[in-house]
Amino acid sequence: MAILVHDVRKSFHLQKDREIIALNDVSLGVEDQEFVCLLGPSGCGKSTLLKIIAGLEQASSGWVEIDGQKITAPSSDRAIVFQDYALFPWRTVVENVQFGLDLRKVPAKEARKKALEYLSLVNLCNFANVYPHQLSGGMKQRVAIARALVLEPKILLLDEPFGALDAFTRMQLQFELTSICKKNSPTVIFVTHDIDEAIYLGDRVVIMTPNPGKVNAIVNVQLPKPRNRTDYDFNKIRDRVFREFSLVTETSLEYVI
Ligand SMILES: Nc1ncnc2c1ncn2[C@@H]1O[C@H](COP(=O)(O)OP(=O)(O)OP(=O)(O)O)[C@@H](O)[C@H]1O
Repeated sequence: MAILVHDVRKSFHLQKDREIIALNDVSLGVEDQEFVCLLGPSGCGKSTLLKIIAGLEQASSGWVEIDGQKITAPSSDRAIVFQDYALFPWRTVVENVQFGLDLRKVPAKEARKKALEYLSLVNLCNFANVYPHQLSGGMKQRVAIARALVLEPKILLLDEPFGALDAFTRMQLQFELTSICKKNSPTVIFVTHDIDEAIYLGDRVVIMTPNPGKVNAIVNVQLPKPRNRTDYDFNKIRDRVFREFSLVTETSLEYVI
């Protein structure tokens, strides 16, 4: 599904006279089945933009449309995954994944079968009957992703889903997400403040800057997936992104001993 963000502005009133402009006239087009990363430092409005696309927040002005329809509320076409997993502790892993299907009144046997199918996609079928507290952070995030994917959403919205994980688990899940998206082909918007993660995952990286939150640049990443972080071309794109943030890369530092 194609997404169009049209001149979206979002302000929050903090106190009587204090207003924060979280997003200032943001426009963005996302193609059907495209994987777009929103990259930027804390406070540049990434989560706010994602919530507006999800229909969880309303823009102060401007609008978002999906396949030509303006968004006014959440929909099961759009699944969202947050950093904190938000699993139900009293439900087993498979019951967590099944949750949205239960709400849709899918017959229990069919819902369980489908939930197990998606658990196997995230390599967790051996943990179907345990409870979330018995899982590691990476495993919990896999459950959260399976719970979103089982609904077969056309659009997958991810808000720093790997932010709380260690570097190794994070890289493993980035690899798994790439292969899942290859199979299921949803349109994905992925929020991160990790430059490598954005370049590894995204077809395009949307660079946002704060005060007020806006789109500063868009970088195309036309490298085959799964990507190799040590590739020359990967590093060239990393350099480009670093420059967009006015950061100095390690290769351009000079050392004097
Ligand atoms: N509900 C709210 N009420 C008031 N201000 C808010 C609210 N939500 C967001 N903001 C403000 O809007 C700005 C953008 O916040 P947002 O969470 O979208 O940024 P972000 O880029 O996702 O940051 P982070 O990477 O830290 O999550 C911030 O200044 C934040 O304080």
